[in-house]
Amino acid sequence: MNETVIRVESAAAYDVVIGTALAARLPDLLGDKVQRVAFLYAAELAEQAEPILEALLKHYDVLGLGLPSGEDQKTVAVAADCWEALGEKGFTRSDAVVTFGGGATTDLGGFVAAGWLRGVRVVHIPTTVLATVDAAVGGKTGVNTAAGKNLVGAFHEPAGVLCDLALLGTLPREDLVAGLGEVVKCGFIADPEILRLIEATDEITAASPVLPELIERAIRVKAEVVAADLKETGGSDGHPGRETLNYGHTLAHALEKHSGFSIRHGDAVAVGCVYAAELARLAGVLSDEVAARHAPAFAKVGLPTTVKELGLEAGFDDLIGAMRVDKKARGSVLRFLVLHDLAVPRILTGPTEEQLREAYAAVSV
Ligand SMILES: NC(=O)c1ccc[n+]([C@@H]2O[C@H](COP(=O)([O-])OP(=O)(O)OC[C@H]3O[C@@H](n4cnc5c(N)ncnc54)[C@H](O)[C@@H]3O)[C@@H](O)[C@H]2O)c1
Ligand SMILES: O=C(O)C(=O)C[C@@H](O)[C@H](O)[C@H](O)COP(=O)(O)O
Ligand SMILES: [Zn+2]
Repeated sequence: MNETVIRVESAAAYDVVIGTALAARLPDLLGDKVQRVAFLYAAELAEQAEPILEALLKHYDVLGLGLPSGEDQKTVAVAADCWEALGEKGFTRSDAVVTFGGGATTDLGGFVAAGWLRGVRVVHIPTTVLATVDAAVGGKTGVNTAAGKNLVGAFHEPAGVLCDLALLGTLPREDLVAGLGEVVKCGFIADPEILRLIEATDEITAASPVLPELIERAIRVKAEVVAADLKETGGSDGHPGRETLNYGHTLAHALEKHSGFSIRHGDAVAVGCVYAAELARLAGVLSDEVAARHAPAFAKVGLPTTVKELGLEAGFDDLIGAMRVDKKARGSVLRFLVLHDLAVPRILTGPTEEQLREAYAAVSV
């Protein structure tokens, strides 16, 4: 496969390189000042990480740190252990972090890089669809706390992202499908061609010819949005800026917290988007037709569209507290990313409790 490079045109512009067997590209992205590299990888992916480790060892003094699985690594305690390890090795500002894993690893590793000496270079090597199209790009890093998802973190852009699509070959089906949740989200918020491609494809696997195009389209959506509004301070002409990428996440993060962070993020996002569409319909800002397109689009790729399908027992009252600590909220006022049409994202400020409950009834069956 040829290499595709998507440039993220933020202040510190960087490349997202998509292809296969990309390990040799690491020194280009890390730059020529780096001497030591902390290689933070999901421990269960030690075998897949081997070629990257070998490539790093050719050029750098490498500190390998295997991390706990999935959301278990997104804690302040795991970040603190990494910082202690960097301290023991005397990591300086000319050293760097390389992450290898899913979105949990790029979030944790990015946070470690953001915190160490107030920021050292980081290159992400995403190994899930979700991390490839979303988590590795854009510089949001962070960990969870008892009160909710990603409540501690920092904006810290990578020096580059290497997306080796061959790595997706070992991804369990459930994780591949979960990653498509963020891809379908991109279809609704910005690129309806994604929806058309999905509606025209029967089953998407790691080998599907349509997958690279879907991945590339979703990365382009993310790259464009974060380049325009890196720190989520807002867009212009009514466009919500980076908050657009948070479509479906107000309910999704509350569901994840309620599950003890045991459900897949992409699955929760699918249900969250169906909820946001119903809320927008009830608020009178979205047509019945576009709202009704949501559940079938997510279901088409095998995603859940109701709380029951997520395997959760959760009433509205179990979730509203966590929704209130959503980063889009201001004081006691909830703000939702909604659509006014396909690819027309807007903020809905202060929906009524009746609307919030009624929309929840539609997804809690
Ligand atoms: N920073 C952002 O902008 C952003 C965007 C979206 C999501 N996220 C975060 O990303 C996380 C979800 O990421 P995820 O869906 O990638 O989950 P994940 O990182 O938890 O990975 C899912 C599972 O797949 C395993 N795995 C990863 N790659 C594999 C491979 N190639 N083969 C076999 N197994 C593999 C992992 O070890 C893990 O057990 C959430 O914490 C979410 O909040 C962040
Ligand atoms: O990059 C963003 O901005 C997003 O909102 C992308 C989301 O898919 C992602 O899950 C992000 O981590 C959520 O951010 P948060 O600020 O709500 O924690
Ligand atoms: Zn997300």
